[in-house]
Formats: sequence, structure tokens, C-alpha cells
Amino acid sequence: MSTALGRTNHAKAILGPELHARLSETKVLLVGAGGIGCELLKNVVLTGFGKITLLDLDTIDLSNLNRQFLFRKKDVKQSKALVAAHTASPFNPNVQITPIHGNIKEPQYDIEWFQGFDLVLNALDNLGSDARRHVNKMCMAAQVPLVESGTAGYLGQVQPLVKDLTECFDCIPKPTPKTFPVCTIRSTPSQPIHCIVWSKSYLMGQFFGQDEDATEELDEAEKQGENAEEIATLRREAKGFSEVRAAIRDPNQDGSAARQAFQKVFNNDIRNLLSMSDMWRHRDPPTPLDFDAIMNETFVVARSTAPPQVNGVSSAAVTTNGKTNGQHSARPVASTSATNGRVALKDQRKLTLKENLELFVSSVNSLSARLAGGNVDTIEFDKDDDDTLDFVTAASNLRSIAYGIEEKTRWEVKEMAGNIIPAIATTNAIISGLIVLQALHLLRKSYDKLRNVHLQFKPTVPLSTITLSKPNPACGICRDTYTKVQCDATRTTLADIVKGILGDDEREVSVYEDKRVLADPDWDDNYERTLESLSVTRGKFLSIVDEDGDLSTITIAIADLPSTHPSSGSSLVLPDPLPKPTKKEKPPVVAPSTPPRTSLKRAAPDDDVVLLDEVPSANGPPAKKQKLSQPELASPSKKRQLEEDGIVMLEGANDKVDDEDDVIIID
Ligand SMILES: Nc1ncnc2c1ncn2[C@@H]1O[C@H](COP(=O)(O)OP(=O)(O)OP(=O)(O)O)[C@@H](O)[C@H]1O
Ligand SMILES: [Zn+2]
Repeated sequence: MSTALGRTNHAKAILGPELHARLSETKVLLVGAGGIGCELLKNVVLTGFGKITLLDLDTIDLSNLNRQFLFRKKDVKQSKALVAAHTASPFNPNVQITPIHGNIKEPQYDIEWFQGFDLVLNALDNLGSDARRHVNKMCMAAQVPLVESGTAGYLGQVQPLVKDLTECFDCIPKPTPKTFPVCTIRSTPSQPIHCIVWSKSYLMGQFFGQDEDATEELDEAEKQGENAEEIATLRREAKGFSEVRAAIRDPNQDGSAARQAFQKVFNNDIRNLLSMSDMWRHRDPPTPLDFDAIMNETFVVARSTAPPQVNGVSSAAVTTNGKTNGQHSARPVASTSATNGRVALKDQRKLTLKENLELFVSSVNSLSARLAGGNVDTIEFDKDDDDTLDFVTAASNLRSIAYGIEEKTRWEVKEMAGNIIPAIATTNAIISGLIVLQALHLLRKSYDKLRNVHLQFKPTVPLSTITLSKPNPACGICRDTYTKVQCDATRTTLADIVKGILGDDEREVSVYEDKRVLADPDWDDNYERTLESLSVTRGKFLSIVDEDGDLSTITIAIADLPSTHPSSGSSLVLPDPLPKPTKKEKPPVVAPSTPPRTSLKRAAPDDDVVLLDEVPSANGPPAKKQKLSQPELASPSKKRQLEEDGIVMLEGANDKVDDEDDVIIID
């Protein structure tokens, strides 16, 4: 008996002949061909699924090969979906794998495309939380069951999601990632991550990114009550970047741009901060760094306290030859390798102050040459771009030294700045097996057997299961009533759709596309416009929101006319029967039982840290959920109407009204 035949017989015995026969005809969409995706593809092929569509936007990177076992070195830079499909097809002679090298968010993967599948399995990475939410919404709209999954180091989770039966991915708001106050990052860092965030998210942008105006960020910080004097200093500091930016971009500069850049951020700016003596009354002041003294190894950092112990080794012992015996120790700079003679991998060795400065200079020179070459206007941090990683490593370490903070190796900086938790192949393998088990329950419609499964780092209880929770009545995604309109967006107007869908129903409604208000009861300017002119085209959704808030939102997926539709025919095909919104349930007093989905997120190693520029957006299309107490999200006519009613709407916390008596607080 051939291996394949033997495997088929085993699968038949386990699954039963009925389900086994059905599997070969089951159409499954697998989104992602990375760490989980490779394992999962192997599993679904070997289980006997016959019609698999595999979609991934990425190409294979050398760093994927340690765990994404369907790829070999020769495949690097090839499409993940194509190579994975090619490698896994021979595992089962009867399988048909359709690989797609594309982004799941592209408009051609619309509701009709999703409706072509019996089941969707997500194997997306954690940075792709946007893509997860997108697939969740598409599956809710298309009424296709979805199995969602995620891993982070040794942790993992599998969650089956079925519209109207279980929670959806958006039912529970995600925990807000940790951010840092602007002033901590910009003038009073106290941990290595503060210096890494500063060099990755601020300095990198100031030197090599778009010429961004920092005013808004500082205005916001001021509103949040951060120190006004400090903010004023930071404003001056931000202004001074233009000369350095110009030097970096000057094709004729002779390497002096790096020194100029250094002088500004590690000397002048620190001196400016020091002039604010109040700031340093209760904390150690930073030390301005001196380019020449560092280069000729005479530089000394004065510290009032001993630097922290790290793994039993004083960081000063690693970086200096000086004494660190408590009060006011001086830190002369070591000229030898920071590893005290131990052999370490290049990236895992702490650099001396001089080496950090040399790395700063060489990385600024490399990045500057790229910009001066004229092929690129801006360069962003990318953990796999050596020059940017060198720059962030050197700049954050120099800042750490100035502030008496422990330095990090290039390897550690890569993990922290790239927000990386090492991927564990075994976790991916276990999670992929669990995905298939949940998928089989879905196909059997054994809904009572569905479970949220958590893989945890507890040797005695490695797996825990939770019975599925009901949908959250307040969810802005899965509580909507979904429908589909096929139309020619160049000929169909907003009114055609809204009036067509509502039919005889004459209640007052507002219309949204995502967060955009397109119409409301007092503002109908857009009704006669075509969908195309409103950028409401294939793949997008229109939401009809009940003004009284009694009925569920009708969300309409926009699809193209069928190819058989006569060109002289109507510009749209409405659903038959028309969708019936349901009565809205009252939101529960208690939160749903499922714990926050933290394990799905690859947290930064340093205590769940997410860098400032990666804060995800709020849950669902917010406009529908806003109350009037959040005036900036009220629709134009609401705002007009309120103003006509004598109610003044404040745009921000610092806005003032002329006559306090005019103010009515809206709850
Ligand atoms: N919008 C999207 N459309 C299609 N595929 C996506 C989308 N977002 C993410 N992916 C894919 O999901 C997969 C997730 O796999 P994984 O978490 O192992 O990431 P990776 O990029 O291979 O590894 P790492 O992030 O550790 O370098 C990746 O192959 C990625 O290309
Ligand atoms: Zn939901």
C-alpha cells in the first residue's frame, strides 16, 4: 500500500466515510503561508481537503527558513503562496491547490469571492491585525465560518467564529497597547526601550523620513498636561533639524553630516535640556557627549548613581574601565571590546562607546549616500535593513550612555525595535493541528463541540479550552445585518442603493462608508451622486444606520454586476428578499467571558510594549457608535443643527467658549 493510500485509509477511518468524502469537495481558503500557514497547509492537504486556495502577499525571506519548512534556500524571494502550493501538492495526489500572491484586502477579494468558500482559515501574522479584522468582517458578511489563530513564542490561540452563533474577532476590544508620554521619549528616558523608541520612531524620521512637523504631537502632549516649559524646549529642538536634514541629503557632503547630526542631538539638544534645572532636581541629568573626546577615548561620563545591574553584571562594567562604586563615579570609556574578552556573536556583543559612535557615523554615511543618490526620498526603519538597524542601535545606545541607561546589543535592539518575539516552530505546529480539529467540528456542524483553545506555557496544563461566548450585542461588526448589491458603480446612485434596500421602510437613517458619513436625515447632498464619484466601489461596504438606534445597521457589500447581466439592463441587482434589520439587543452589563486576546499579539519583549506609531485603530466603524459627547465625530448636519440650537461644539479639550452660560453638557 502506498503511503498516500495508507494515509487516506487512516483519515477515512478517523473522519468517517461521509465527512471524508465531503472533504475532497470542500472549498477552503487559507490566508497566510508563513509560520502557521506552512504547517496548516500540510495538515489540510494530508487530512484530505481537496480544494484549497492559499493566499499570501509576501515573498520568502532567508529568516523564514528555520520554521517555514515548505521553503528552501533556492526559493528565497519567490512568492510564499506559489512555492508552498508547489511543495505541498505532491503530499496528496488528489489535492488541488490554487495559490494567490496577493493582499487579502484587495477589492477583488470581495463578498462574492468569499462566498465561494465553505470555510476560511486565518494564518496571519500579528502585525497583520488589520488583515485579521478585514477577514473577520468579510466572513461575517459572507456568512462563511472562520477559524482564527495566532501564536506568540510559546503561547497560541485558536478561535472558531460563526456569524450569529459565536463572538467575532471584533466583539471584544483589543487591549490598548502601551505607549509612552512624549516627554519620556523626547527628554527624560529611563529605560532602554525609551531610547530605542526615540531613535526608531523619532530620530530616524527627523533625519531620513518625511519632513514632518512635530507641532501636532507636541500640541497634543501639551493638552495632555505634559510640562509646558519642556514642550517649548522640544519645539526649539524640532526646529533645528532642518540644517541636519539638508546636510544629510547634500550629495557633496564629505562625511561631515554625521558629525553635525551627532553634535545636534547628543550635545546641543542635551545642553538645552540641562538649562532647565527644575527638570533635573529629582532625576539624574544627562551628560552631553563629545565627538572628539569619544573618538580619542578620553571621554568621561559622570554619574551620580551606579548603573543598574543586568544579569548580575553592572552595565558600567561592560562599557567602561572605570569604577562604579556608588556616588559620583566617573565612567572613562573602554577601548577594548565590550565583552571583556569573551567571544560573542557580532550582533550579541555590547559595543563600546567609541564603537557606537563609529557605527553611528558609518550608518549615517550609508543612509545619507542612499538619499543623496536620489533614488529614494525617505528611508524608514526596517529591522531587516542593516543600515537602519545599525543607525537605531548606535543612536539608542549613545542616548542610553548620555542618560546613564543600560545599552543593548544590536540583536536586542532588533528584537525590541522590530517588536519581535521569537517564533517557535512547535507552537505553530500545535496550533495548526488545533485549527484543523475546529475546522472539522465546523464542517460537521457540531457547534456544541467548538472551543476556544489556548496553548499556554504551563507544563501541567499546556492546553485550556473555553466554551464559546455569544456575540457581543454592541459589536459594530457581527451584529449588523449584511446584504449584497451587485451594481455598476458608474451608473448607480447612493439613492438607488439606499432607497432600493429600504423599499417601503421610511424611517430616518444615516449612511456611512467605513468612517465617512455620506448622508443623514438632514443632509442628502450625496444621494444623487454615483457610487463611483463617492469612491464606493467593489469590495467596499455601505452602512445604513437607524437614527433611533432601535434596529440593526444594514451593511451592504458592493459587488460588480454578474457577467451575464445585459449591458442595457438595470444598473443594479438588489437582493431578493430585501434584508430585514433585527431589533437591537440591549448591550450586556457584564463583559463577555473570553479573556482579552492578548496571546494573539506578538508583544514586544519588554512588557507588552507597542511602539508609538503602531497603535491600532478603534473597533468597528466608529461613527455609528459615537455619542454626541464626542462632537468631532458627529455628522455635518448634526453639527449644524446643534449650532442652530444654540449648542456650541468644542473641537478639542483646549477650545474655549465665549460665554460659559451658553454651554450645555451633553451626556
Ligand atoms: N494582508 C495580507 N494578505 C495576505 N497575506 C498576509 C497579509 N498580512 C500578512 N500576511 C501573511 O501572513 C503570514 C504570516 O506569517 P508569519 O507570522 O510567520 O510571518 P512572517 O512574515 O513569515 O515571519 P516574521 O514576521 O516572523 O518575519 C506572512 O507570510 C504574511 O505575508
Ligand atoms: Zn462581533
